[in-house]
Amino acid sequence: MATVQLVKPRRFGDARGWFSETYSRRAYEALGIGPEFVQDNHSMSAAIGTLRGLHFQVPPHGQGKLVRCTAGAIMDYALDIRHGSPTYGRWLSAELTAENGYQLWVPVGFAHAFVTLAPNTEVIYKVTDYYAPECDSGVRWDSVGIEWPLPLGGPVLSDKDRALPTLAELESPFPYDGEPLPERLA
Ligand SMILES: Cc1cn([C@H]2C[C@H](O)[C@@H](COP(=O)(O)OP(=O)(O)O[C@H]3O[C@H](C)C(=O)[C@H](O)[C@H]3O)O2)c(=O)[nH]c1=O
Repeated sequence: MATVQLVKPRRFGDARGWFSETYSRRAYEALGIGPEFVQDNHSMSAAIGTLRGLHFQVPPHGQGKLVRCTAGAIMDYALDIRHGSPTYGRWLSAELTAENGYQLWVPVGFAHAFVTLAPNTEVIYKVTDYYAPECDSGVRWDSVGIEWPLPLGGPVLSDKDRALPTLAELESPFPYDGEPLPERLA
């Protein structure tokens, strides 16, 4: 069973600053997150309004993603694309910032995207399968009804993302696992 989760790791502050465990297999496995992560990713986006996504890898290399922001801030999104899901096409979002240290768990069966809310924003995320370019896929950012927090000039997009198919054109390869998307993140 997979569902989108917001994790708020504890920070232990003292006069020097703070310490936080940003991942622990036993703690996260108990939450149903992972359990097996095989690759860490790190991206930097210079401009506010950089929008990366909505991406996913199709089977057999679907990826669960544990996402956090280590510099700047993002609005992070998980879109339900499991065919037969009663919440198909619905999404949940969370503001992940270097300041709050929050993490979003995006299971297989969900498309992932973020838009940056600050310059020079860095995002680090663990994934449960390796990069498989032949399985790289996605849906276009403006085809899902998300009201993105964008600057007046609109998003900064890659050519690849600009050319993604719409959600309506997607024939989802992901089966529904019986767990609808919650109304909101806990
Ligand atoms: C994802 C990935 C990319 N690359 C190479 C391929 C390209 O030469 C370059 C940039 O790739 P891309 O434009 O796909 O990067 P993003 O637009 O940041 O895509 C990612 O951002 C969204 C938010 C996601 O959820 C995915 O993890 C991922 O699709 O890195 C790799 O070598 N390994 C990888 O795992």
